[in-house]
Amino acid sequence: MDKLDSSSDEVVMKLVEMGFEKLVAMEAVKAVGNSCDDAVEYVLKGHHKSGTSKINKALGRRAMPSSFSSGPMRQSSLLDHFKSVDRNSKKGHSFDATVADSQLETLSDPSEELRKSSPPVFFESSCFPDTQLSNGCSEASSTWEKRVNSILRIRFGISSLKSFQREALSTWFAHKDCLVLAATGSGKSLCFQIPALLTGKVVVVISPLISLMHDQCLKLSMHKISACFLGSGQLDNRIEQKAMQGMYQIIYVCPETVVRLIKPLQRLAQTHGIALFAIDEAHCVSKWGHDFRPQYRRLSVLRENFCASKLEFLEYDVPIMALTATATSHVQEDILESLHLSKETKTVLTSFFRPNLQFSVKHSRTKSSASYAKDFQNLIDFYSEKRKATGKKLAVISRESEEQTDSGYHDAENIHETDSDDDEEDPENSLAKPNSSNGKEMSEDYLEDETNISQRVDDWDVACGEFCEMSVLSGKQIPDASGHENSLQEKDFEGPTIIYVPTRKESVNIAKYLYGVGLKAAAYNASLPKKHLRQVHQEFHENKLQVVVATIAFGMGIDKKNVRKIIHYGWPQSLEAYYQEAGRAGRDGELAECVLYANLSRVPTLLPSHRSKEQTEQAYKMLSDCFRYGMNTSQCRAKILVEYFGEDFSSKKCNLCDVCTEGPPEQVNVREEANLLFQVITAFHVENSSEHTSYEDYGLGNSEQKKLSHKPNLLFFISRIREQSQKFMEIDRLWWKGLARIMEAEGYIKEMDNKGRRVEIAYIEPTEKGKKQLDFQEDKPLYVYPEADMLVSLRQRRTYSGFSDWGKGWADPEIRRQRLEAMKRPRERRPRRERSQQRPLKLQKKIPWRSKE
Ligand SMILES: Nc1ncnc2c1ncn2[C@@H]1O[C@H](COP(=O)(O)OP(=O)(O)OP(=O)(O)O)[C@@H](O)[C@H]1O
Ligand SMILES: [Mg+2]
Repeated sequence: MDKLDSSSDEVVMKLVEMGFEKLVAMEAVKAVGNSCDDAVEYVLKGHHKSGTSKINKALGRRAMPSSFSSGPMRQSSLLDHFKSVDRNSKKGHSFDATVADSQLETLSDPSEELRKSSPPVFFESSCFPDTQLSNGCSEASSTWEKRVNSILRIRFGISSLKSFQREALSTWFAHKDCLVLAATGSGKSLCFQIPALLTGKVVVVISPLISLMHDQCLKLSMHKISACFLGSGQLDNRIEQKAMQGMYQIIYVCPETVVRLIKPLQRLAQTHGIALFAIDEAHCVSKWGHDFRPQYRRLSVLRENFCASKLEFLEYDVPIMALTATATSHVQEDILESLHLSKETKTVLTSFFRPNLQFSVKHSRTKSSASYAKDFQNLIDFYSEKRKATGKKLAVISRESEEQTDSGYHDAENIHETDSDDDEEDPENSLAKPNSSNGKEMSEDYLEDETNISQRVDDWDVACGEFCEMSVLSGKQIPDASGHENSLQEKDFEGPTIIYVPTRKESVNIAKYLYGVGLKAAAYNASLPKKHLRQVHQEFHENKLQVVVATIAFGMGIDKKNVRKIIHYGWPQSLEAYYQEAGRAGRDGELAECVLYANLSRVPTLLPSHRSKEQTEQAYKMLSDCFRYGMNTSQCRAKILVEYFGEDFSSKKCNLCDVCTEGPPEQVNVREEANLLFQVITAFHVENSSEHTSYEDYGLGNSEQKKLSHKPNLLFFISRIREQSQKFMEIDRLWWKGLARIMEAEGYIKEMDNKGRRVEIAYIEPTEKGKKQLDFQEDKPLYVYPEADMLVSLRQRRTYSGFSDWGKGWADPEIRRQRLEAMKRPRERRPRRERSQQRPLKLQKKIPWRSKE
């Protein structure tokens, strides 16, 4: 590529700062000169205003007639354009040519051109009665399908519509609102892109991420479709003006901006027509979803302001199409209600099932390089083999991220210090603890911003930029950082892996680890420099990276076909988020793996965020469902996932996941243990039904302590069982926890008001069902599949003399005094030691009043 002069360099840099890929920016500057605005327009529209003919010629495009009308115009039926199209085709013009040409129109001066331009071909009366199309069985519908298919072939290189796309489009044709629920990677975007191409009217797409809009615009421009994005991420004010004059076929806009633009959009509907409002990632509307954005709730203004009863020039309401891949039934209802969609809204539901995704769950402490070495060995071996064939590694971690990495490593060692399983046996923890946790014990600095639900949408600017797949570059030799040619071709490179981690710190730690062992790995989280993030995106798409270690910032909108493996390293916060991120894999339809590594012996914790009480309860429920997915050992994982979204998978299974392929574990009879646990719980509740019973009766507290804790939790019951029966001394608490969960799922016990950050069953009460079935000495076997934590406990069998002694120790007045003293003291964070002073891990496990296990 020719070298650009210094002012050109500045423009290129500015474009790169705005998020454009450097090669594209350089090409634009070369084509249009040093005007930043022109360059942006060149990239987004695919051509430049002053040099249209030259550029079009260079790009092999035709000169196009104007399709923009001047005066106000009645928005007629969405089908109206077909009449003219039909007429055109009878005259020998193909529909595609007519519409395609009109849509590639570029105007030098919008106002002038608007005055001059002739009426567009699509504002004529319909040749297809609506009823025919609504019925979806007419000759007309097959005609429009043929046209759509031809557009698909020419514009997108796709042979035909999928049935859900056809259904969504028929609903749009019938002027009805529509909720599209379809799996990740199924092709929802086409449902709202096609209406713009069919009618020539504008489609307005509401999207949560500026960078996602940006990416879709770039992709559309590659398909020669003009599009723009509006929002605070858009630095050029003129784009908004032009968009409101109908100069782009598709307008991507964030919810705040669309609310602000209601009036101009009404004018646009009058002058040019708006074919559709599409609300992408519509689960963001719902408080019950995993990614709630308050601004999305304000989108009900669309239905209110773009209906025929309000705007007299409209014959029909402008249809609204809401689309998502991750909405439970509850969320679906909330979307319909919150958006005030019409009563006749059609829900287009396809299976959420992704038959090529192979799900599995593995136990791992997911901390420290020892875990990394064990867990990533296969990955390292796999890519190392590939590397032998493909040459050098890249310097993919920028200087800035290196600096962060160093401190990250330092902190990683402190995780060891507190990351002992013994934490959960802490006596303070085994007694009921009020929901005192506000999350401050986790370093919020290292948490991804995206977990903060109160964040404004525009803060997401660089959080999830997805650059277009560089089709122009694929297959070319791409020089690496050292200037050598890097020859990672498709044949050598089966596809990259994305590792999702809960915190930024871990993204850097793991990336550095993998890079250190020779993989082409990079970290991606919102705090890293924009330049680094863009580089990661670009190299990921160019198949120059083997592994991206990312937070949720690299989730929504990543549409790269050959991602072969998604690893979640640590508990995700919900199954929605998990499925959304897993959905980045196998978008080419080929087999891809989705592995969740989680510490099955520790319950997951809600990451700190600003939540209302209601939201905390919801977040707790979602995390709890995720935990149960991980604990499951007997049901097909794909079935759990799709049924979570309300789909009936009945007797089906995926035959790919670890449960389907390895089979469930052997069932065990837990009758005796279940009876015993139930009886201990019931006994406590009966005794405690009197207001006067206090913890002191159990030797467990005084009035001070009662303030701290109101009721004993599961660990207390376990210690009671151990005290009472030698026989059960050997059983690990993990096993009991698993059993309690099974009993709760069966309805024998129920969880009380524990809505802390740990999603464990802590406070329990017996149920009527339990009383009927467990509260007596019943011999009938009670067979269950042991859950994952129960199996882990069997693998790491320990003796529990320690717990027993601890339980009994309460009888000794001196021991009791010391323990209560210790409990009264606020738990202070231990000052961080210098690395050199840190004690070996083993010693730190010791808890003063507990004998070493
Ligand atoms: N009818 C079709 N036939 C073949 N491929 C298609 C079809 N429709 C869309 N695709 C392709 O499917 C891929 C994924 O499309 P898209 O990004 O729209 O998915 P999505 O449903 O929006 O996924 P997500 O929920 O992850 O955002 C694209 O690369 C697109 O080209
Ligand atoms: Mg999408």
